[in-house]
Amino acid sequence: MPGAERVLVLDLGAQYTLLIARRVRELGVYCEVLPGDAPAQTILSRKPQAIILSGGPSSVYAEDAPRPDPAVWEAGVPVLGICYGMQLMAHVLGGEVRRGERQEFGRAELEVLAADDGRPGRLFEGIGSPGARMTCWMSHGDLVRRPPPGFRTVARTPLSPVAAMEHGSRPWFGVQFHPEVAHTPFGSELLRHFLYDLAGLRGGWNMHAFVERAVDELRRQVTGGRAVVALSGGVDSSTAAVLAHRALGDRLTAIFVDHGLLRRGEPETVEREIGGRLGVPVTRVDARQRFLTKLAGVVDPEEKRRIIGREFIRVFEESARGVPDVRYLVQGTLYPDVVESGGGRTATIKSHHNVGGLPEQMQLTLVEPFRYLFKDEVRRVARELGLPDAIVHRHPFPGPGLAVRVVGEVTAEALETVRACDAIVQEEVERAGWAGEVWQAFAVWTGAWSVGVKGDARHYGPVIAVRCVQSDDGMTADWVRLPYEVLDRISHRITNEVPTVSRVVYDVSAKPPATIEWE
Ligand SMILES: Nc1ncnc2c1ncn2[C@@H]1O[C@H](COP(=O)(O)OP(=O)(O)OP(=O)(O)O)[C@@H](O)[C@H]1O
Ligand SMILES: O=c1[nH]c(=O)c2[nH+]cn([C@@H]3O[C@H](COP(=O)(O)O)[C@@H](O)[C@H]3O)c2[nH]1
Ligand SMILES: NC(=O)CC[C@H](N)C(=O)O
Ligand SMILES: [Mg+2]
Repeated sequence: MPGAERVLVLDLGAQYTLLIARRVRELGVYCEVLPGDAPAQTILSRKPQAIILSGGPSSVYAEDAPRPDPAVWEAGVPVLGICYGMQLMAHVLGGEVRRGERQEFGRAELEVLAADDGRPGRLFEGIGSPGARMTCWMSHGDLVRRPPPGFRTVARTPLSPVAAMEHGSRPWFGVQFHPEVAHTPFGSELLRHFLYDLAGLRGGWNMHAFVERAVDELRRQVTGGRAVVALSGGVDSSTAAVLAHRALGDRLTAIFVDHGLLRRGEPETVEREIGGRLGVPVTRVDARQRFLTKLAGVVDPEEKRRIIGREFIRVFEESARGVPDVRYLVQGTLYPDVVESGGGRTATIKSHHNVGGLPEQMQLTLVEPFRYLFKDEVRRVARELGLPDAIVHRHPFPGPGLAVRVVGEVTAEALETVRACDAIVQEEVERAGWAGEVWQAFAVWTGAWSVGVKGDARHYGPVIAVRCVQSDDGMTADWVRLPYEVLDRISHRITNEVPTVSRVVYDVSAKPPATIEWE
């Protein structure tokens, strides 16, 4: 099958892991990112044809430095270490890594070196002859002083005596610079050379190949019994539903949970417009009372997320009992949900309800076909599967819904208010023609109260924030410079149509340091 190959990127905490994965996929090879401390069994079960070790902030000689499972070396596949990845390769295979006298950031001139026999190293074959000088991009403070036994140095820069190294006979390569960034002009070429010439891959992967392979994997995973797909109407779960339907046919039922934390009109839209267009039977479960009771009195954001994650699963389990022999739960989980929930070594930013918020004991086996993808890639899968534009371009809406847009306790008053304000934000952003430019636009119950004057009387009421952000994958975001007239209309309508609100503010924070949602 074309594109049946798979490359793994082990994430050792780099800022650019995402970019490495993306470059590999752009080069026509399917690629998955795994946490740097993934156990041997996980690494080997993915059957990779090559492994890339990412960069990272640690120093290899530090006590808590991330160190991938030795399976990496024993898997018998080509390995490319980038920056920290190369330093790690040097360190664990018997070379020497030290703090450099000077750090090397940004542009550097790389000189390709001749090996003992005067020929260029395999890594630079076809890219640069010995003596060639090329621009590369660096970001490190440590350096490899001495490559491990059996390795030779194949490039250097003025500050890095070992800027690239390779084993004399085994397919192990390391580069101190970053081939994945656009500032290394020959970087893509080097990655192509690694994948195609050194690792012998054949490529041919694209979204079409992804779909074929995902359908195949779903059929293998869901062996006996039936599956339910958790459908929110968002692009991830709608796409997961169509994909799973293609794989499992009538062994699949979709469950849409109305937890009382949805936007105005959403239950109806999902059931009628989205459910109807996916070709999958949708069961709507009314769990409003249940979620709101469980959330009463809870103010801690992580506690709220855990309660929601647990209730979601319990509702799926209970609804599944109505369908004979359900054993699997398909979810539209993406890689960023996993990363932010503290997958691997990254810090827990927030526990996404579908990952970090899951209960420990679950009766259904999770199936997550997009666990290694980013949102823009899922949108391409959606297009490949022929989903309508209205779904492909839908703004993301978090599973915990308005609960994470109400700071503090989720009360009926706060929910009703934020829902009414949200509807105004949606309408005005849409009407002004900005919806297509925007990743998400919404209102937040800030929990702050302020004094106003309405109808000549003092008015003490809640402060509502409006947030509107642009992003490609939700990992970073910037606030949208909406025209003042649009902001003015939103503010005017909110303070007039939602009488309790005393004040409207616009959130001008980027991510990082803020996150998109307030909780
Ligand atoms: N109300 C809901 N009912 C059923 N499943 C849900 C609901 N909300 C979220 N989920 C499940 O949780 C997963 C993660 O939610 P998330 O919001 O990240 O994805 P999405 O809703 O499918 O897409 P989007 O990110 O565009 O909103 C969904 O893919 C879906 O499987
Ligand atoms: O399904 C979800 N379950 C969650 O628990 C969750 N938390 C945040 N989000 C969405 O993820 C993106 C990044 O959000 P943050 O910048 O707030 O972390 C944004 O698009 C958020 O809307 C969630 N989606
Ligand atoms: N970007 C990196 O991978 C840096 C590696 C290591 N932390 C150093 O400073 O050298
Ligand atoms: Mg959603």
